[in-house]
Amino acid sequence: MKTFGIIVLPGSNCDSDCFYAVRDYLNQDAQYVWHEERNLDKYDVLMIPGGFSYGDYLRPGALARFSPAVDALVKEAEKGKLVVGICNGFQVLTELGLLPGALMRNKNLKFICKYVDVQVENAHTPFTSRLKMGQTIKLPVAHKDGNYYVDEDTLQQLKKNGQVVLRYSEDVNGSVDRIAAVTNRQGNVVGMMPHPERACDPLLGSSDGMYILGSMLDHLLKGGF
Ligand SMILES: NC(=O)CC[C@H](N)C(=O)O
Repeated sequence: MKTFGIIVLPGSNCDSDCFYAVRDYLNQDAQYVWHEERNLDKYDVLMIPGGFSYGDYLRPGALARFSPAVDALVKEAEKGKLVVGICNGFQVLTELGLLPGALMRNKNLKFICKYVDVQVENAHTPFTSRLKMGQTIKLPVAHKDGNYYVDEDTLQQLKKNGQVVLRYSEDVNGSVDRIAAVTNRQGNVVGMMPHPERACDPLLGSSDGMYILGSMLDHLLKGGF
């Protein structure tokens, strides 16, 4: 049994989705981690869920860095622990500098909430090992600031290092190179705008999110990298 710590920031709203996906569909131990928590040692994986942490004030994700739990998460990430940031979690990870780039306002300046097709650009990561290169999966998005930006040099580095994990099949929000998910250079931290935790049951329109959660579990069960 692996323990997934789900960071609850003021304004998180996908923490319960993560909790139920991990507990009821992945059959693992899911635990909420209050944002004042300072020791995250006991968790095998840390998740930063979607939402509007700190009201999206300043910039989405920007204020989360002042929370003790996020501070502790950075230390765990640096030790090589798996960290996944979904939507607002992705925004937090870029604001922290754990992931390159930034998430800007969607190209159409609107909140976008729909299912999208994404293609697997790297199947050799702890988050995508149950998928095949080039495979298309269906996941929901729900954001107003999902327009991923990196400069040209960084984009070339990301591609060369296999850090681009998922790409939208069609342009959704204006993201550079249609990027939907990236990892850090070490490969233990991922940020993604689509929500795998909201796609764990065919009744909800897709269960493709289980590929992502299941890949993480496989990685933990085989003992890491
Ligand atoms: N679902 C979410 O996490 C929303 C993310 C973010 N606050 C946005 O609207 O861009």
